[in-house]
Amino acid sequence: MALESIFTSFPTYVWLSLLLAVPALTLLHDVWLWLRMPPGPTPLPFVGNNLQLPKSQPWIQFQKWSKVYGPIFTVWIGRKPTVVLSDPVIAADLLEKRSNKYSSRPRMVAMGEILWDGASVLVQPYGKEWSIRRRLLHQALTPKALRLYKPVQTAEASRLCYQLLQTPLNWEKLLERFTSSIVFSVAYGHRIDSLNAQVIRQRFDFMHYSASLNVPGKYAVESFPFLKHIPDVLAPWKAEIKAHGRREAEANMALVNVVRSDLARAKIQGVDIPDSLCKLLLELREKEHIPLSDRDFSFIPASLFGAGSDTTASTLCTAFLALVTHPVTLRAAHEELDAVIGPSRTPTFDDESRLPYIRALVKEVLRWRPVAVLGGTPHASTEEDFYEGYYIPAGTTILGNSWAINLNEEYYPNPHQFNPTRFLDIPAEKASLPNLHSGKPHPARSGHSSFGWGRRICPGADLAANTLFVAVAKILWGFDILPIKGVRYDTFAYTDGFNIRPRKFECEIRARSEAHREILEREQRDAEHVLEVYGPFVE
Ligand code: HEM
Repeated sequence: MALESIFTSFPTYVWLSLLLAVPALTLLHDVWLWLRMPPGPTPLPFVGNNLQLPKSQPWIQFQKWSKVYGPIFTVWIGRKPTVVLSDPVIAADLLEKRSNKYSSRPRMVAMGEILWDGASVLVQPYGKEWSIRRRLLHQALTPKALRLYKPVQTAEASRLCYQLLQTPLNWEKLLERFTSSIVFSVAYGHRIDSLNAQVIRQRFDFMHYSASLNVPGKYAVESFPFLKHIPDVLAPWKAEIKAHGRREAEANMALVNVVRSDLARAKIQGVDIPDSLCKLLLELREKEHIPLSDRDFSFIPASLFGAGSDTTASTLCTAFLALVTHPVTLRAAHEELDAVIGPSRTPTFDDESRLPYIRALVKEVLRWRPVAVLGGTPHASTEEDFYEGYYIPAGTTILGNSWAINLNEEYYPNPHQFNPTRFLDIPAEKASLPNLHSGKPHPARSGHSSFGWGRRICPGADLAANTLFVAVAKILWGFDILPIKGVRYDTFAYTDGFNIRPRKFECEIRARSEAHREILEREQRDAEHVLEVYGPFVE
């Protein structure tokens, strides 16, 4: 039967009813889901809560909604439900205890599939491909491997202190160089002496480009994934994303090749090269089959920069803001450092167990203003589930709102007060005891949720914690970090985006005494010897 006669064989009212039936059934389906899922702000048909979502800092609005609808609520992004968690116990119940159901990522077509072609561990769906990459990362970040990175972290922290003596006003850039250099030394065994190094400029370009793809509504392919199959000639937007992806992959492979030639040269000359994650993985690849192409392999060490450099630098910026606005904590830190370390050297990792206040201060920085403010990258469920009587369908996006979780007054009374003593007297094995301020016990050993949850928890958490410890301990040993008279500090003035950082502010950073300055200068000279072996990536 010709198509035309199919159309004409039914009266118009049949076609009209069909035309109305599709949206009506879709709506019925959504309402049925809405009634069974955790409550939340009332969504509009097809539009969801889009009109109620703020353009910036959504975590603040999410926190307000948690007070109205409870610690687990649903917001609808168009027709897609997102469950937002604001309580650490609920986050642990779902994302950790039921991690077999909640360890995937929502589909990110432009970024994860077109740009990176599934190579990045960060946005990969839960499954075999993800676990191959994750296992490799773990092998290069075991406690034993982390010990290998401590000398360069210590030396870089000494260099940071020296640079703070020279150009204290430039502190934010110095922190960025510091964390970039650690991440590159750990990833590839090469340090960064300047943020102008081409390799760094390139990494920032890659980061900004990938972030620009992740803007809701920018690409229709996110709502209609079949569009990714349109041939490149008919889809210039897609060709452009792929070209960026090729450039990034080439740059990643070039970095692995640097380490390959370092290894080859070392073999010929019979010398050692610095231990790095890339070196460990290349050596592993010699011994066992790793089912990844060169391209996919090269994304593993490369993931360290995107995930680990800016996050750690921003956390240090928050530490400075906290110290400037809570001077009592600076005094307490100085007291501990003076008593335990004394005046003739700076602290090292060997002192960590004897510096409980500094350790607590680092945890409190991570809690107080969590850099990955919406829990980093969202989780997604792969099976349907019921929690406290609510239905959560497979494919739901789950957001752990770290802002609301870390500032939940039931767990952290007076949550905006920066107070490291919350984390004192909680030995690791007894972390479930109520904290000093009688908040409810937090389910995580660390006492906060800033590194995420379950199978997707940040694999670089211990590496980052080590960097933060050694930097904070050395800086506080040597410096006063003080507010500038007349300046009003706003502890809520933070940037927008997935990772947050305090908006630019000034503070006074000065050596505590001439004697402290001399020690810092002396230790910088020692650090240079350690850093020598980590050849720099030149500008
Ligand atoms: C203060 C510093 C850091 C913070 C606050 C942080 C936080 C986070 C968070 C919240 C997540 C998402 C966890 C989840 O989905 O439940 C994450 C994932 C990740 N982080 Fe970190 N991170 C930091 C530093 C690092 C470092 C130094 C590395 C380098 C090894 C790193 C590598 C990663 C990777 C590869 C993922 C993706 C894991 C996956 O999807 O399986 N991060 N991070």
